[in-house]
Amino acid sequence: MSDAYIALADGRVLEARARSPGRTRGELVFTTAYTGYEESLTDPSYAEQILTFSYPLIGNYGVRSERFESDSVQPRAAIAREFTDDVAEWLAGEDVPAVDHVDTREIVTTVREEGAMACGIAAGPDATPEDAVAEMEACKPMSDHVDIGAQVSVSEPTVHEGDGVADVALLDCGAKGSIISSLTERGADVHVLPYDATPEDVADVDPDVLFVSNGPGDPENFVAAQEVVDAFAGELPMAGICLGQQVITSALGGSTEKMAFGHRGVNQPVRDLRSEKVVMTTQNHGYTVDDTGPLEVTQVNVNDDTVEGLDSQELDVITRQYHPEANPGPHDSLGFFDEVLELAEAAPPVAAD
Ligand SMILES: NC(=O)CC[C@H](N)C(=O)O
Repeated sequence: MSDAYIALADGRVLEARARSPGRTRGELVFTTAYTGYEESLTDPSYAEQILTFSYPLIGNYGVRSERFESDSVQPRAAIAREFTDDVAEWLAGEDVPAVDHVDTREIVTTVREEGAMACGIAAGPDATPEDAVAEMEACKPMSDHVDIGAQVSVSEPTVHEGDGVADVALLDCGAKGSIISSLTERGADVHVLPYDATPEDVADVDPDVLFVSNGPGDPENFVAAQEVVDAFAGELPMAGICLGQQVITSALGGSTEKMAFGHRGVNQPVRDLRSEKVVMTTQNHGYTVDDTGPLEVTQVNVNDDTVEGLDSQELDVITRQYHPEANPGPHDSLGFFDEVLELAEAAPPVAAD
């Protein structure tokens, strides 16, 4: 007998097995990553989403907090063909519903055909299909989560010290821990600022470079971060990853759009237009840049030609749509962080307006 139900926006209700009880709702997405479940489940970019793993066995090398990207589980719920007890217990301890023993191939093909969609989950001894449907019906579109940054950002500025090589002001829109450590390992002092920091807050740090992090939801909702970018455009070198690329582009006059089902996985091929080299990348995004404004496209996705890298020599901007810090995934693109610090070094000192 089933003790868990997954309700999809297209009217289907799938039966499953409860591994961590609860009722919840979120945007249904999938990742094709075959390792890195601890990193994915703690990536703040997954806030307000229900994460389906297309790889059938999740948890076969345990759960270790050293691999976490933040201090809590971030998706609203997780779905797999089979979770190990380690993962199920971890998610139950965090009060995040998890279900398995479901045909995840059906979920993935549905999302590929119909797009990321509202989903409701009811799991546990008293769960009913009606509970799951009620959750799904109460699920808001991602763009309606207007203050999603507040769920994932630091509330007070914090400093992560490197070796004083450069001062990076990092707008924390839901930053993965390994973005910060990739900068400190290269000697940068990272001043982490809340997602709604003002241009004055950034000026107080007197940074060599402004860095906009990854984060969940619709980039157009990160209005304060866009205002900071606008205030320092052309005055301070800037870099961004994923949501950071989207926020910087929008602030400079470009725009973003929602993709049908996005890119989530660890083997997305990206071609660098200048070197013609292809690298394998980690990705987790549902929006993409559709108008690059004043920025030049430097890298594209080999599968669908979407924008993966942008720069502007005039404005000292460099951005990536994918995750150069990996975790999970290949380390092919870690050199991005060296480029960011070179940008900081080369820039003349400037004061804010
Ligand atoms: N990883 C991210 O920063 C994701 C950015 C944005 N929330 C998107 O889905 O496109």
